[in-house]
Amino acid sequence: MQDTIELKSISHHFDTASERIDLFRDLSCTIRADETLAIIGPSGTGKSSLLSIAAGLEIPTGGDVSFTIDGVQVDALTMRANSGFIFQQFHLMPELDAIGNLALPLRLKGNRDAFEIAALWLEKVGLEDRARHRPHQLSGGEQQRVAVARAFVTGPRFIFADEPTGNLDMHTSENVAGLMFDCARETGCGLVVVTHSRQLASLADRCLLLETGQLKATS
Ligand SMILES: Nc1ncnc2c1ncn2[C@@H]1O[C@H](COP(=O)(O)OP(=O)(O)OP(=O)(O)O)[C@@H](O)[C@H]1O
Repeated sequence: MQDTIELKSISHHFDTASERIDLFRDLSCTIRADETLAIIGPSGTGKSSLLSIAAGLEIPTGGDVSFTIDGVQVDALTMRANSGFIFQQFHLMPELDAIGNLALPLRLKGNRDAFEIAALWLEKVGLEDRARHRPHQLSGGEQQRVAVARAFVTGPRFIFADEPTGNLDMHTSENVAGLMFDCARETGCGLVVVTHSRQLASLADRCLLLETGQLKATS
C-alpha cells in the first residue's frame, strides 16, 4: 500500500515585528515513499520550512497536508513516528558513543534488541570499529554516517534531510550522499532532501525547484 504526503494548496508566512514574510501560496505537491525527491532553490525561499511542513513538524498557515501510511490517513504525530531526520549539523548526542546514538531511537520505542540492530546499522555504514567512539572522536563524515544510520535504524517510511552534506568536503559529501540514497532505495523508504548541491540533487529520482513561492519541475 502506498505511503504518501499530500500538500494541498498550502501557503505559509512568518510575521516579524516589521514585516510579513510570505514563503509560498497555493503550493500543491504529492510525495511518495517509493521515490527520492530533491528540493533545490535560492537561499531563503523556504526549502527548510517546506521540509518541516512535509514532515509534519510545522503546520502551514493555509491549506491542507495529508499523510497516508499503509493506505490509511494518519495525523502528523504518527507521521513523525514513521520518519527519520538528517541535519546539516549532524545533531548526535555528545555524551553517547556511536552505537549508543544509534540505539537511542530504538530504545525510546521500547525495542529490546536496540543494540543488536544498532550494531548491524553501524556495520552497514562501515563504522563497526568506531562503536565506542563519541561524536567528538569522529570526523564530520563519520558523524554524518552515524546520523544517516540513526535516521534509518527504526525502519521509517520517509527520511527528511536538510542540507545533509552542507558541512562536508566534496569527496566526503559524495560518499555520504551515495550512502543515504543507497539506504533509501534498499529499504524502500521515501527520501526528501533539501540541498544547494546540484550534484546531490542529481542522485534523486525527481528534482523540484522552489522559487517565488512555487515548486517547479527541473529539466
Ligand atoms: N521561525 C521563523 N520566524 C520568522 N522567520 C522565519 C522563521 N523560520 C524561517 N523564517 C524566514 O523564512 C525564510 C525562509 O527560511 P527557510 O530556512 O525555510 O529558507 P531556505 O530556503 O531553507 O534557506 P537556506 O537555503 O538559506 O537554508 C527566511 O527569510 C527565514 O528568515
